[in-house]
This record gives sequence, C-alpha cells and structure tokens, in this order.
Amino acid sequence: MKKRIAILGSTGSIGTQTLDVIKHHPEQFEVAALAAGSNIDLLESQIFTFKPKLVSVATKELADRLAARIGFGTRVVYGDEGILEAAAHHEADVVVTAMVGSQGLRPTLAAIESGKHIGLANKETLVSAGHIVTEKARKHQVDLIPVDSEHSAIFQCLNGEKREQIRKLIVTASGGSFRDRSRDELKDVTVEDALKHPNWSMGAKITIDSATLVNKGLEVIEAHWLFGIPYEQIEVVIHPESIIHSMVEFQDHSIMAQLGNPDMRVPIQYALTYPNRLPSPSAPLQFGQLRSLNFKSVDYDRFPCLRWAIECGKQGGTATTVFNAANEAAVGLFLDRRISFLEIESYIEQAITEHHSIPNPSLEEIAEADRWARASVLKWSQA
Ligand SMILES: NC(=O)C1=CN([C@@H]2O[C@H](COP(=O)(O)OP(=O)(O)OC[C@H]3O[C@@H](n4cnc5c(N)ncnc54)[C@H](OP(=O)(O)O)[C@@H]3O)[C@@H](O)[C@H]2O)C=CC1
Ligand SMILES: CC(=O)[C@@H](O)[C@H](O)COP(=O)(O)O
Ligand SMILES: [Mn+2]
Repeated sequence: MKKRIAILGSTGSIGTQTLDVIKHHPEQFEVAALAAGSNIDLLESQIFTFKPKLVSVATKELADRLAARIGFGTRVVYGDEGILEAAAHHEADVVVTAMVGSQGLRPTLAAIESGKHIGLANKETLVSAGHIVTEKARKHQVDLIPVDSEHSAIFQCLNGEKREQIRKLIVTASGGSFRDRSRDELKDVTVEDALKHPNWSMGAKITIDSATLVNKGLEVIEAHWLFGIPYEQIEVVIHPESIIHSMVEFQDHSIMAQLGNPDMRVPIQYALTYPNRLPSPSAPLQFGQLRSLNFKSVDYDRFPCLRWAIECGKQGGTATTVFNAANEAAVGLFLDRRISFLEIESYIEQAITEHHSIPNPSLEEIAEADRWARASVLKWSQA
C-alpha cells in the first residue's frame, strides 16, 4: 500500500524537494494534502501533478482565486483552520512540516494529535516548544523523523545503538555565507551577500540563519529534543564542505558519520521511507573528486548567537522560545532591508537579556513569550 503524504509548506525549498522525491517513487507514495502560503501558481501546478484531496492557502481571497482555476477533485481551504485541516487530513500517514518558523507549532501538534508520523523539517517548533511537541509525540506514539540534514545524519548513525552509550553528538556547520569575513567586515553586508550560502540552496530565512550561526544554535536545541541528549554532550564543529552531515561518538571513542553530497532529497527521502531505503534522485558522492574534508572549532566570539542559543537551551523554559521568535522577527526586518545584518544579533541579545524565562511553559505561555519577543524587536528597530 502506498504511503500517503501531507506537506505543510509545499511551495518552499523543502516542500518542492519532497514532491520531487515523491515524483521519483510513484509506486511508493501519494499526496493526500498540501498547504502553502501565497504561491498559488506553483500550488496549482502541484495540484495538477499530484492530485491531492485537499489544499490550504493563506487567505480566503487566494483560496477563491485558486478554486476558480482548478477542477472539483481538490478541496481548497484557507487560513489557520485550513492548515490545521491539512495537517490532520484523514488520508495522510506522514506529515512533512516544511513551513518556516514557529507558526508551524499548532499544525505540527494537530498532526501529532491525529496520529500522523512527522517528517520534521520545521526545527523552530522544537526550539519554541520542544517539551510539548516531544511529550505529545510520545503520548500519541508517533515518530518524529528528522528531515534536517544534521539530525537525519545523527538518526542514521544511531540506528540500533543504545542511547546511554553515546559520548557526544558532533553537529557539523558550514560556517555560512560569511565564514571567511571578520566581524568588522560584517557591518555593511547586504541581503544578497547573506543569501549566498556556500553549499546549500535553501529558503531565505534559514540561509540568513546559517550566516549568523543561529541555524546551528537552533539545531543544537533540536538535537537535544529529538535525541534526549544533554547540551554538554552536543558539540559543533565547522566543516566547510558540508559532506559529513554530522556524527556520533560512542563511549569507546568510535565515531559514526553520515556522508553525502549536500542534497536535501536524501534526508527527506529517508524520513519518508524509514526504516527502509530506496534509490535516490540525488547524485552519489564521488570520493575520487573530493579534494579534502576540513574541520575547525567554532569561534564563539565571532558567532555569539550560537553561544546564546546553547545558553538559552540550558536555561530551558521560554528562553529558547524568545531566542527563536526574536531571531525570526529580526531576520524578517533584515530581509526587508530595515535593519543591518549585525542588528540581528543585537536584537536577539536584547530579547534574551530582558526576558525572564518561564519554566515548563504551557502553550499559552509560549505563545505570549513569542508575541512579546516579536513585538519588542519591532519596537526596538523603530526607536
Ligand atoms: N531549505 C532547506 O534546505 C532546509 C530547511 N529546513 C527547515 O525547513 C523549514 C522550511 O524551510 P524552507 O523550505 O527553506 O523555507 P521556504 O521559505 O523555502 O518555504 C516556506 C514554505 O512555507 C510556506 N508558508 C509560509 N507561510 C505559510 C502559511 N501561513 N501557511 C502555510 N504555509 C506557509 C511557504 O508558502 P508560499 O511560498 O506559498 O508563501 C513555503 O511553501 C524551515 O523551518 C527550515 O529551517 C531544515 C533543513 C534544511
Ligand atoms: C541543509 C540543512 O540541513 C541546513 O540546515 C544546513 O545545515 C545549513 O548549513 P549550515 O547551517 O551548516 O551553514
Ligand atoms: Mn541543517
């Protein structure tokens, strides 16, 4: 029987690559539901190709325009309710969370409550509310299968290993668009400069996060929640080639690594086929053409956001919620060219400094902390 997939964020980088994987294995997968924001042109062609039962878009106006263009086979819904409906669609077995930001939290929880296994790309949900998401997944007995390349690598390295025998997780970082620039050289960098990731082609927000190393901070927190490993046992190492996607060191100092070309279709496909594997549309790694693999330790003064993320993770409660929301707000302002690149860091620092973390927060407390951080960053940027 085919596995039925719902994708939240089908028109983005992860969403389109998920559909590419599905297209390569029509005998294995079918699409039950898609949710997008406002790119209804692309969504229309996805509906034509994959024939989902339900699609969701951001607004009623977009839904009406889309419904007028397509036939009757696909129901069109919209807004917050629409995406929740897509997340909980009765014909979906696996939901791929490929939206950006903590707005993915409620749909992810809705999918878990409906018993769907999660292909988790939307790392911000775990950063914002890791204890709630993981506890709900445990209660509903659903798998949180990582899509993020580092976490997929760790997940693959851990196959069959005992958690208590892990010495540490080693998360690799490319260093992002500005890895060869000093802090002084970062003052006047442009949005275009920041969007040039050395190895990966990704959506705008995560590409900026890579440049500040916020992405690596989010990933350390994500690893903590996904694998239940204390922060003290998670190390970040700079690996400029992005060929080793991450590693696990065991008690006996043996290290397992997962390697491959930087192509997200590999971890996406593994999340869909787990525990099995299928041939991949990605290009295989050619060792003969690899010149070298390099590593160096992180300079936490050069990249303070990574240090703050780990500190917030150790603090727990709403500290990571605020770290994440302040970053989302600041990156949005940077992409809109309303603040400079280095101001992203300043606003994150201000937000985590002013916030008093609430331990073991409820969903409402998380929503309130998230709102506070966004509103504060906006206010500070206008002062
Ligand atoms: N890109 C990558 O390689 C990787 C991404 N990730 C994570 O995956 C997630 C997605 O990233 P990425 O694919 O790069 O992001 P993109 O910006 O490329 O895509 C975001 C998607 O979310 C959709 N969206 C936006 N607003 C809404 C809304 N209100 N309701 C429903 N859908 C909405 C967009 O729709 P539309 O365009 O139609 O408005 C789009 O489909 C992020 O959490 C990121 O950190 C993790 C590892 C790698
Ligand atoms: C593809 C992926 O998983 C991204 O999160 C990627 O890891 C970004 O690379 P860096 O954050 O290491 O620059
Ligand atoms: Mn990653």
